Amino acid sequence: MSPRPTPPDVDRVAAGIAAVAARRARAAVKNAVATRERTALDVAETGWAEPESAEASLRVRELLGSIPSLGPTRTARILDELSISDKKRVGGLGVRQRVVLRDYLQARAGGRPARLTVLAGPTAVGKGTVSTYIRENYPDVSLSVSATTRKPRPGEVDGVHYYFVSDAEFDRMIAENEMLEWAIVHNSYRYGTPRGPIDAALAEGKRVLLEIDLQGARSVRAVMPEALLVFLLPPTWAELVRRLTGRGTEDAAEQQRRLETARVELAAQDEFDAKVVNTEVSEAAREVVELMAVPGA
Ligand SMILES: Nc1ncnc2c1ncn2[C@@H]1O[C@H](COP(=O)(O)OP(=O)(O)OP(=O)(O)O)[C@@H](O)[C@H]1O
Ligand SMILES: Nc1nc2c(ncn2[C@@H]2O[C@H](COP(=O)(O)O)[C@@H](O)[C@H]2O)c(=O)[nH]1
Repeated sequence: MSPRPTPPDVDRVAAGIAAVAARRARAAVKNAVATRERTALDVAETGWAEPESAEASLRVRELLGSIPSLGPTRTARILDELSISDKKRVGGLGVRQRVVLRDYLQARAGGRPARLTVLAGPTAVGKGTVSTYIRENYPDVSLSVSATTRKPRPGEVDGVHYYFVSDAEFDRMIAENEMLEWAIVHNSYRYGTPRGPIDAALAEGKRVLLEIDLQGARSVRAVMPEALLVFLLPPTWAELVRRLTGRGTEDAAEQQRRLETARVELAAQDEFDAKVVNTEVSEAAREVVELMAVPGA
């Protein structure tokens, strides 16, 4: 049996494994160039420059067991909470397991866990539908309510689906630094994420979900690199078109514009940490919430 690392080593190993886990969760969905950039970024962020191979062969049980104050019983309970098998090696973790392990280790190390999750994806893939399902069925997840300059659709409620604001009010929110991010979406209206409610929810330890477009996701990554970026995919392109036309909320010209944007957005899916296919709403929602989970933190 290998000797237990001394406490300073444990911190380093934990930080390193967190970095490796985060990097692998992202690397699983990245192209080669982006992976190299992200890897370099992780090394820069954490100071961890060792190759992954040594840690990859470590059992997760051994990693957790090497942390002072985590005896075998607590280690077993944590593995159970994280839904990671007793025999699992770090290198054999799935995407969701890597994310929850990263969050757990970051939380223990006193870092900020990835409580902020961005859900993005092409028009009509079902982001709003999945987010609504999460709001109604997972009350412990806080949904950010965006501000927009577009007019409400039938059934949309101010303060629930969006804050419907004038151009002047949107200008004011930008000028007073009230937006975490904002963008002109589909070349038409402005949409933005009010910063205050998110800061408040995160300060209370809540998990926060942002349903925003690709530009917004990139902006959030720039200012909050610890955020988890999830890309929602349609089962097929034909189904995406069917959902957009079936929703019937845009005229033919606007549908065409949105489908052009959708092709660009789909091409960017590999920038995201995880992908979820929205075939069935409840299942897609469950997958998103599982990716957000921060057990024990
Ligand atoms: N899993 C699903 N199966 C079948 N239909 C779905 C599914 N998810 C969403 N839809 C339908 O697809 C349409 C588009 O969904 P929704 O408005 O939630 O998309 P969106 O991604 O928020 O779009 P946008 O970005 O344009 O606002 C709606 O009519 C919705 O009922
Ligand atoms: N960058 C941001 N994009 C946002 C935000 N809120 C919503 N959105 C995106 O806008 C489009 C269009 O939405 P719709 O309700 O008019 O169909 C969609 O892709 C949303 O994800 C935001 O705060 N920032």
